[in-house]
Amino acid sequence: MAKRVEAEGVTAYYGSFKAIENINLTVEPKTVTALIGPSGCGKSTFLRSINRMHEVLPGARVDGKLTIDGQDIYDRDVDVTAVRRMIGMVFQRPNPFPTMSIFDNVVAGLKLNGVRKKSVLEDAAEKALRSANLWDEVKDRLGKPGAGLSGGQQQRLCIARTIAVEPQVVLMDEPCSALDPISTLAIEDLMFKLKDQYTIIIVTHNMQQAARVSDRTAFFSIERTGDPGRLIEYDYTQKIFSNPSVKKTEDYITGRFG
Ligand SMILES: Nc1ncnc2c1ncn2[C@@H]1O[C@H](COP(=O)(O)OP(=O)(O)OP(=O)(O)O)[C@@H](O)[C@H]1O
Repeated sequence: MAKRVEAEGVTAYYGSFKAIENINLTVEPKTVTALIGPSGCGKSTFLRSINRMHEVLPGARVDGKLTIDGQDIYDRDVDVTAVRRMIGMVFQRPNPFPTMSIFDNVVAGLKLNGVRKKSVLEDAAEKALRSANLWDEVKDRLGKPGAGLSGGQQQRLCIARTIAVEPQVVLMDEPCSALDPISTLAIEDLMFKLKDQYTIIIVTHNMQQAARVSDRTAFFSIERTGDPGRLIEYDYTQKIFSNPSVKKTEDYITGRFG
């Protein structure tokens, strides 16, 4: 199910403002890739380019090529909804549908895709909740509102909702930034488990987290305010954190700037 993501010369704009320029990077299937870098260097913009969420904003556009297992997702004939189904996204703040039960949150995407059969939905919900390491905590209260869970549980619920539709790539934009350390560790454990099946790309401000969870790390930066973000270095996480090739990467990970 996991797929390779390849960016070739990806440049993204907000109106006339160029937010990222000429990003080239290949993300291997069944790996976790961390995007790190100072605020405003375009990590989220790049992430949102991968599932065509960037272009939702008026005036926003993407140039260059983005392929998923060789399929150009910006091709004219591509169905954008299908792209977003294939590439799931988890956001910074847990955002369960507030009026829906835990069960309905998990199966919301499946229902949108036309799945109606109760037994299919029940099986899918259990599978997704187990994968998200949440089943044991919620199995006796599936009919209760998703909004009644703790922040960490809500984020795992959102992850369950994302993987219930069996995407091939999972994008996570600072998924732990609103969580306490215990919930953060739970999500990190989960990423480790999920990479058996999915290609995961995560934006994080937390260096330790990038070092703990990712196989490869991409370091983005900007020269000065108003300049586009660029990919400075991309390598195995261990290499980036122990012996980066570029001085700027070293300065960032050792806390000298950013
Ligand atoms: N909706 C928007 N409209 C206009 N400019 C935007 C918009 N969103 C982001 N930008 C600009 O694009 C650039 C990249 O922003 P982006 O959020 O991708 O960076 P980031 O590295 O994810 O930052 P952070 O770590 O602070 O979340 C920044 O200069 C930002 O101000």
